[in-house]
Amino acid sequence: MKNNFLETVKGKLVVSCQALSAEPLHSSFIMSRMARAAKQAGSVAIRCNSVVDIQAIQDETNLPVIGLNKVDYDDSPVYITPTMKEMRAVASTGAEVVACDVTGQKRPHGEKLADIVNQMRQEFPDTLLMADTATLDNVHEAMDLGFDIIGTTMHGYTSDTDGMNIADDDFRYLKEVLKTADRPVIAEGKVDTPEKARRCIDLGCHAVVVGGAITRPLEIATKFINAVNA
Ligand SMILES: CC(=O)N[C@H](C=O)[C@@H](O)[C@H](O)[C@H](O)COP(=O)(O)O
Repeated sequence: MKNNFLETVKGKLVVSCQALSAEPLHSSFIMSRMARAAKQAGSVAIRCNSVVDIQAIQDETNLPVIGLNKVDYDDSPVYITPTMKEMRAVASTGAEVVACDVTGQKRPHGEKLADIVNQMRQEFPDTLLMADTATLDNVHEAMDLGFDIIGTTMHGYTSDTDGMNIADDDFRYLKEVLKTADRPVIAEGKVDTPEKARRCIDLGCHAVVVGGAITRPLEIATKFINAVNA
């Protein structure tokens, strides 16, 4: 099977459709309709969480997906597709890309990322692997391990990067990532306006993922409420 994901998304927007169990839109059906709306608008791929959501979105849209599986474990802060079990489950859906945390933090059960990558290459040789990184060190680790795609997903979401925003100082961090990476970079995380999404592409990102600003109405409504009530 030829995996055309990178060609399909080049220079394009990917919409992330995710709602965790504590969120108001938590439902595979609703996520599939979010994905339908994204497709109608022109999104060429969808990023989505959990096997059931991935399957519902594949059935609804027939678009390629970046799949992940968020799971919390007691012995690790890593939650995006943290172990081989989740990696295998996501890849088994036929997701074109499997995304996982690459933040240098200890994984559940002491699993090693290098072992996970090796195992994935053996079991799913056509599946692309996306590294959800937070720092330039993480970008180097992802490249050393042979990840196919570098994502900025976790920048601003780890103890090292808490409070940071990809758009700070005209995307200074993203520019560093682009200089460092020798493979496709997908900008992701807090890209919350069309202008910022466009800027990511103009700076040289392979693609850009936007989630909450499109598919999380609680987040969107809160911004409006806060502005009006200020
Ligand atoms: C940090 C983390 O867990 N990020 C998750 C990764 O899949 C999602 O919750 C985000 O919505 C996604 O990365 C898109 O980002 P934004 O919603 O900011 O456009």
